[in-house]
Amino acid sequence: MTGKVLVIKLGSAVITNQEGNIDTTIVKKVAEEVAALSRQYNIVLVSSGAVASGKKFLSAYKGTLTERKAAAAVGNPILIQLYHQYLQQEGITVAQALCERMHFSNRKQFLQLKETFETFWENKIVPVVNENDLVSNVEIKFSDNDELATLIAIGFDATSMLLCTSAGGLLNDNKEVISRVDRIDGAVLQHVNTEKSNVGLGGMLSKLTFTRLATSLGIHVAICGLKGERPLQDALEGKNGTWFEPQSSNLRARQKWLASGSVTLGTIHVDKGAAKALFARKSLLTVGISNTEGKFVAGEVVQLRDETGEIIGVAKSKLAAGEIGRQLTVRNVIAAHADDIVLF
Ligand SMILES: N[C@@H](CCC(=O)OP(=O)(O)O)C(=O)O
Repeated sequence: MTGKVLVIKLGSAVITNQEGNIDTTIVKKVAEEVAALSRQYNIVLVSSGAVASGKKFLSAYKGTLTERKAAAAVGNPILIQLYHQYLQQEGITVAQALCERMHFSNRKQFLQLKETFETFWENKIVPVVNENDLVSNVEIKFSDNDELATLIAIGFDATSMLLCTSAGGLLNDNKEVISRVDRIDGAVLQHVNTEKSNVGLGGMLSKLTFTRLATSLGIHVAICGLKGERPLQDALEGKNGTWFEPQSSNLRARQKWLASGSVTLGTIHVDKGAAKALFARKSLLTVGISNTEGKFVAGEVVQLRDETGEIIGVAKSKLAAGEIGRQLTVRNVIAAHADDIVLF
């Protein structure tokens, strides 16, 4: 085992059939490929499909937030039971990991998650991850499982991330899969179909947003379908879906974890002088902060935006949002230490 990490994310639409039930032929195929790939990689399977699996148990389901939570709570055990059944046939045990945002934004909790996953891999156990939909509310939830998969890929320093979707890849205007993208820029974003499947949360825009973040941190990403004999292995070889070239990145693991904060909810806006100082590797002082957005606590990772609103980096804030507000009018203190800042 090389210790290389592979994150495979399965969207709701790609693993459900027309009736909205989990398609067991897909689960079986994924199980066979995961077994083959686990000889080369430490695998994390991020699977949506809990809401799709559970909603038929709620009478008059309309998809309200609370109904989705209830459906997810019913659906998650159904989903994990299927993964258990089909992966066990391949000699692989599964573990369920229901995650929340704080497991990533809090360094201590994240390191515990990492250690537990390492224990799984040492024991040939594949973690099947989903959001803990039951308790996550609007403020603390992941935007979707594309985000959750990306946070795992960045935090675990994955080599590759496969985002499996019913669209089969990024499509051009003729609805053909674009086979390779070297860099996600405005021209690429033009191809984005903003429609979402009626069972999932994410969509192509979300996939591209998180793909851009992952590739900028050196992770290879493929957006792919699950058609053919060995779709996951083909995607890893650039023969299925859209291959997104990783950019070169020399950030260390901790800095990558910090960088994953660019998808957190809190933001600090800095003025021109502070932006200049940050690029000269200086700490962020409260005097250089124009304002903050969102609630964040001391020790949480936040986005840094310049005067034009562009994200220039991320930082682990030494102060809570409210404290920064108070300090702005009182005295000049360090809001984030230079070692806790990653600039893009
Ligand atoms: N946690 C939800 C999935 C939400 C989600 O991100 O769905 P999708 O866009 O299909 O990956 C569930 O299991 O149904």
